[in-house]
Amino acid sequence: MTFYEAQQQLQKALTELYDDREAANIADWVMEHVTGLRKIDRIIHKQSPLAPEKVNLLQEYTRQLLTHKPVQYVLHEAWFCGMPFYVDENVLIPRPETEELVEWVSAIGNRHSVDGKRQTAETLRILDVGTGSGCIPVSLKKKLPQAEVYACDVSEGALAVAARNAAAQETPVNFIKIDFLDAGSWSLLPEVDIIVSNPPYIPQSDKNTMFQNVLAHEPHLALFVPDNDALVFYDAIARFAQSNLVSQGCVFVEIHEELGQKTKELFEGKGFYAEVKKDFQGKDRMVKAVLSSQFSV
Ligand SMILES: C[S@@+](CC[C@H](N)C(=O)[O-])C[C@H]1O[C@@H](n2cnc3c(N)ncnc32)[C@H](O)[C@@H]1O
Repeated sequence: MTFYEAQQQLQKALTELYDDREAANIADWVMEHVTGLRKIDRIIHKQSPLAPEKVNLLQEYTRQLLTHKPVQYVLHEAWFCGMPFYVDENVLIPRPETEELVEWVSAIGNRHSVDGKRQTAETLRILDVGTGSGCIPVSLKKKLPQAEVYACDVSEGALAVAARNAAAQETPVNFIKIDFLDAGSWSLLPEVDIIVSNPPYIPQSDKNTMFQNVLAHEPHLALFVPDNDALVFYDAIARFAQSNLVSQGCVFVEIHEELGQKTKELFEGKGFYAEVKKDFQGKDRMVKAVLSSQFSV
């Protein structure tokens, strides 16, 4: 079988589940993974035969993809902020919206490091709550190399993946295993300048409106809030921030698109000035909060 035939066969099989464009994108990604060649090189070598072991690998990937398993879990690869991250079913697949959260944090982090108003980059401390694959702390450490970065999660499996990604990118991150909803465990966390989080925010009641492949493969611990309380993590983060955020520190959180106003009000009710930011699709997606008494950021 030639490269060209292999790609055509895979793409055709994928149209059972995906529209033509998505099938073509996934087939390209898988073929690049299997052959190690970029699209342009595969086009040049399109009549080259695919080695038998690669044909077998491709068949195995196709079998998994046709169960509706996300391609990122099949290839154990997701791209975030221009870097490849190892992913498996212990962690949420990083989303493009979260890249925007990282951009927002790093813009503030950079400003603080240059304007000398308060913390310098040497001492900037950042904590990521619910780190999953580690995509947020690893990307922030790349963008703000002088920062000290901490990340926590309740899942052993997620922390193992995050540590693997931090090692692969050579970005030292301090990982801490805690249940963040248990205030008694906050003593394990440092005082920080920036708290960032993309916590679980989907109520169980949203289950029937979600894509089946998300429900079947992504960890429910990462998606759903306990007791149907969509704001439970923001409430905990706000309380933690009241005691563990340095003067003029900032909180940045990703939110459910329908809960921008409610999340803002939650922070305001706890003495913060809060602002909602939209994502690239124009949906409410992030909130920044600063203790009102210290508002100058
Ligand atoms: C929505 S995922 C976000 C993962 C990653 N930060 C990202 O943006 O791709 C939420 C993460 O919170 C973790 N988590 C869930 N409950 C938690 C808890 N009680 N304490 C700490 N982490 C928790 C999950 O294991 C999961 O990794």
